[in-house]
Amino acid sequence: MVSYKELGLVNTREMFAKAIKGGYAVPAFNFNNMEQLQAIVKAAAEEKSPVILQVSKGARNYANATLLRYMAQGAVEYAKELGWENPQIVLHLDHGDSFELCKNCIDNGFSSVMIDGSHLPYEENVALTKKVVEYAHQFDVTVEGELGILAGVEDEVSAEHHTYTDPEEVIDFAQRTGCDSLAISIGTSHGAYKFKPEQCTRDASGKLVPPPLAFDVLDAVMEKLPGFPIVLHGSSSVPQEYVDIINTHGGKLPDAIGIPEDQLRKAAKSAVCKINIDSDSRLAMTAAVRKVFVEKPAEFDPRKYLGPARDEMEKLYKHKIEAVLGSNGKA
Ligand SMILES: O=C(CO)COP(=O)(O)O
Ligand SMILES: O=C[C@H](O)COP(=O)(O)O
Ligand SMILES: [Zn+2]
Ligand SMILES: [Zn+2]
Repeated sequence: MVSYKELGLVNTREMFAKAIKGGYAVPAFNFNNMEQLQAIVKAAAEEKSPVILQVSKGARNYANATLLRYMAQGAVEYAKELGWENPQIVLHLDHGDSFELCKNCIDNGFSSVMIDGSHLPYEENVALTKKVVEYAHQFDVTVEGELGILAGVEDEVSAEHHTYTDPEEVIDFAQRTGCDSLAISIGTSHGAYKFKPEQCTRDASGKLVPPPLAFDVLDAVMEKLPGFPIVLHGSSSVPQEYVDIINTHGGKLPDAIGIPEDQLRKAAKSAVCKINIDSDSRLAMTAAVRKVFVEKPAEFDPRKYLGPARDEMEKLYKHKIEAVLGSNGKA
C-alpha cells in the first residue's frame, strides 16, 4: 500500500471547493508518456494552476502502472524544481471500469479515481459507485461517478446519440453513493469527431459551428445539487490549426470537430470544476511530429521531433489554463 500523501499528491476535495467558489475549472489532462507529463507539469507550474494528471486503463497498459506511479511522484518533485513551492497535483484514474481496478490504483498512490458505471442500469451504477466510494474514503481518496452517456466512445449505438444526464436522478445518486464529483452528459463526447458536419451550421467564413451544449441540463443539475462538483468529459476543442497542419503534412483527419472554447469557458464559470482534455494534446503532438518529418526528413533523433511536440503541448496546456479553464494563479 502506497498512500498518495507520501508521494506529495493531493485529492480533489479542496481543489473543487475552491474552483466552484472561484468560478473556474481545474484541467484534467491525460498522459501516457514522459513528454506529455513534462509539458503538463511545466505548464501548470509556470501558470500556478492546480492540475489533475489523468491516467486511463489504456495508459496503464501502454506505459506500465508502476512506472506511471513513479512518474507522477517525479512530477511533484519536478514541479518543485520549477519553483512551484506547494504543487497542487492530483493523480486520477480516468474511466475506471471495475472495483478491482479502482482499488489497485488507490493502493498504488492515486489520490482520486473515476468509477464509470454510466453504461450500467441505474441501480448497478449506484451499487458499484458506492462500493468504490466506501473503499476510497477509508484512505481519503476522492471518487468521480458518472450519470448519462456521452455520444461516441461511451455509446454503443451511434456517434450522434447522447443520453443526457437526467437531472431527476442526480440527488439520489449523489446521496446514495457518497461520490465526491459527478460527470454528466450535456453534449460533449470523446475523440476528434464530436459532431457530423450535417449536425453543424456554418459561420460567415464557412467554418463549421457545432450545436451548443445542453446548458439547460447543466442548470437543472446545479439546481438539484447546489455547489456539487460537476465534471465534463470529452472537452477537447480540436483546434483547426492542428488539424490543418496534420492534413497538409501527410495526415488524414477529415471533418474533425470539437467543442468551441467559449462553450467550455461558460461551463467553467459554473459548478463545472473539472474539464477533461486528451484529444487536443494528441493533435498538438501529432501536428508537431508530422511537421518535423516532412520538413526535416533526414532527422532521426527522437528528441528532435518529440522535443517540438513537447513544446507545442506546453503551449496548448497554457492556453487551456488561461483562456478556457481560468485556473491560472489559483494554486
Ligand atoms: O474525456 C476525456 C478523458 O476522459 C477526454 O476527452 P477528449 O477526447 O475530448 O479530449
Ligand atoms: O476518455 C478517454 C481518454 O481520452 C483516454 O483514452 P484512452 O482510453 O485511449 O487512453
Ligand atoms: Zn463514461
Ligand atoms: Zn472521458
